[in-house]
Amino acid sequence: MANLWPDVKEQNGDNKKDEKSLTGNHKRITREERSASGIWHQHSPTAPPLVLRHRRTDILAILGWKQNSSVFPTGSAHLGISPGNNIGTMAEHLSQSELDYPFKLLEYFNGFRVIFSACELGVFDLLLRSQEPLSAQHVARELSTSVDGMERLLDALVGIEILEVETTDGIALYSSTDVANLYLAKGSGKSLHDMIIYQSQTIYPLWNNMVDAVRRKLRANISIFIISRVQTEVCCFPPRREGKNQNEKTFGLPPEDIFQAIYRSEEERLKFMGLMNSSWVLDGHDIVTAFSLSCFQEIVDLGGCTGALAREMAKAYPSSSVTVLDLPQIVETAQKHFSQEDDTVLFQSGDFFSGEIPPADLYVLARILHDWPEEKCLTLLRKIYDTCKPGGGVLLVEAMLFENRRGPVMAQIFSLNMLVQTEGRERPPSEYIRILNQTGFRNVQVCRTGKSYDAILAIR
Ligand SMILES: C[S@@+](CC[C@H](N)C(=O)[O-])C[C@H]1O[C@@H](n2cnc3c(N)ncnc32)[C@H](O)[C@@H]1O
Repeated sequence: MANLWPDVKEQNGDNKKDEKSLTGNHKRITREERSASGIWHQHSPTAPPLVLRHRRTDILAILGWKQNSSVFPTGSAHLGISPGNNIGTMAEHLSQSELDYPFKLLEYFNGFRVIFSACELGVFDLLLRSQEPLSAQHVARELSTSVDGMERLLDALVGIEILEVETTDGIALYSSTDVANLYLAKGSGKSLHDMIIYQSQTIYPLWNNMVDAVRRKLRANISIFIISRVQTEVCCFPPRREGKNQNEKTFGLPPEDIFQAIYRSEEERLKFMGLMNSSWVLDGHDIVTAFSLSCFQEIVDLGGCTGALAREMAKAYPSSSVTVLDLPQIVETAQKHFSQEDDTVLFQSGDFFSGEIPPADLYVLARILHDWPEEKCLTLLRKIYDTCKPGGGVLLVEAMLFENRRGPVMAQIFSLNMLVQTEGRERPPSEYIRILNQTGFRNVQVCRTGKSYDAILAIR
């Protein structure tokens, strides 16, 4: 149990997860080993300037790809190159697997899209329903696709080890792996299907404009008007914020109202809510049990969306009352499409910025602060502090970055999602602790769950 930040109790230890993410297949190299072997970190003041760093297992981790040690053997992850080296000398330092790296990258470039396309077409659902392996022709007929296209897609899925194939009498018959049945088919309790659809249809179009989101919009700030041959006027506008969401360029929607863009149609609203709902299938129990919350009688999940996390909360703490507060159209859709028979969770419509928030012992903010810039986070936390009963608290649930900036890669990628879609960002625990302290909360405790999302509990 490592102390991550002064005056913070860390339950699971940041270092443990950091170590796991850092090392992957690689051996972790100590500072002493590094200096003895001439291998250096990029930010070391005495390091040679050019450093090659490989984080291959992280790419695989995003995809949930099987790690294949013959393709990614253990070995040196950091290679120090002296300033005078040219590319030829650099290559001499590389192992065969490192020289093969570009070819592996070429596979990853489109590997995700292979899975996304198969999900969208319903390939995994069909193979799960079918009791026997199917030919490409059969799959194409059932899913109304071309045989040739389907055959190529199925073969690529075999290549990335998501499907299996057997050839009998010259006919290739395809079947699902357990991984595909569990995580990629729609019906499974652990299905990532809704996440994949959202990723494919909404996040990827936004990511197409990632370069613009990252780029500083300098060109837009300066306009030159040629008034006459002798007179040219240069107008400078105030510099625009560096990087911004891409809702306008991608969907033609104003960047200021992020949820108007996210909920731009009934179909999009349902897709987003499906995405939110499915995350807690994987992480929900770990989050609600990260701290013992049984002392909090009235729990309000602000921006609780479909109520998926609130339901986990109600299951873990049956003597507490759990209420979800969200925007009116979301509450309506949640009750229509996501309610469950034995639901004990209550729903309340409201706006946590412009309206009142109900009194409670514990407020949950799950994936809320990452949508907003710091000023808005402070506004919301101050409002919660003022309404919260003394001894009550706030539970933040976010994908938290490591303080040393080296991961987790999932949180780093989520932060880019926030860049293209929202006004917010992912943050390390120290930033959440600072804003919690700034708004008056004390006894801040951080729990790294080791899953996608982590928790911070703070008491008023
Ligand atoms: C990123 S989602 C997180 C949903 C949920 N907490 C979870 O983790 O699954 C943000 C949620 O905040 C809600 N929201 C956004 N602005 C809001 C506002 N002003 N008042 C209430 N809810 C709001 C959205 O409708 C959405 O459900």
